[in-house]
Amino acid sequence: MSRIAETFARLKREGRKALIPFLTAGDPDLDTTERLLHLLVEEGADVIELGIPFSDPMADGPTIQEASLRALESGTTLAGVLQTVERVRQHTNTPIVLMGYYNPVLRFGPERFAERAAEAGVDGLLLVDLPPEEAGELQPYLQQRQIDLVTLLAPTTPAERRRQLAAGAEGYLYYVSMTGVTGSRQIDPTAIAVEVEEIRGFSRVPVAVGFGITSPGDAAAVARFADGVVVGSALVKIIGEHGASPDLAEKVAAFVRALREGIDGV
Ligand SMILES: O=P(O)(O)OC[C@@H](O)[C@@H](O)c1c[nH]c2ccccc12
Repeated sequence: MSRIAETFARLKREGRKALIPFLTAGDPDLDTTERLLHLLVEEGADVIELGIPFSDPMADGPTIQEASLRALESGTTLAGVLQTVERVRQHTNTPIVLMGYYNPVLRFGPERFAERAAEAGVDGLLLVDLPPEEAGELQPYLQQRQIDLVTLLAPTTPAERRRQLAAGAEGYLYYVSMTGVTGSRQIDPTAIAVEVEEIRGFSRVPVAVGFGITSPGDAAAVARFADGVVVGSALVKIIGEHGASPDLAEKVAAFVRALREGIDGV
């Protein structure tokens, strides 16, 4: 069983939901990311989504765009991100899903990427701009190495297509709570619940929800019906505000702990 499947299976036995924080690798630099990854694990992250910085992150709002910029400015490369994962993997079994856009992976070389990602201990990959139909030059290499390719479903994804995507899903399905970019408007948990319950009805894999979840209260509301809760921009914002300051770790820890308590209180 993969680390992702194992994690969700354990949570299910415990009657708990997954906390899935997102942060951009290299924001503000990779040493900080390495420290923060350890911190996320200590504070109870179940899966970590780690963003590969990219110059044209079209699905991202200003908060994550700026994080990407900071990371690129500090010289972050995909090779460097993989090295960071490899180091963190010496100390933890928490699944790490790399998240980003296809271009950096394509430039790295799909086969070489899959090889290095597996060596480093990457568990999953989520590429925003790579529809499953176009994943043919990458997916076989990932499958050989048991790296899950996570699929996104959006409110605008037609019913038929949702079933089709769910049938081929690996790791978990990521339901995008709203159209638009990351870090946007307030979520409407009641509306999202209807969609997620339907998807869970036909999905072979757990369903996580992300986009617009910014507080422990939001996280708790979503944890009532989803298998996992993704929080990105709200965390990245804290890193943006305190990135260079000595209280960064404390601020991040307090926020993640509050999310954990929110989710576990459900
Ligand atoms: O930032 P938000 O609104 O909390 O949403 C999660 C999100 O950041 C993370 O999963 C993510 C970052 N970049 C993305 C691009 C597409 C889909 C998802 C993402």
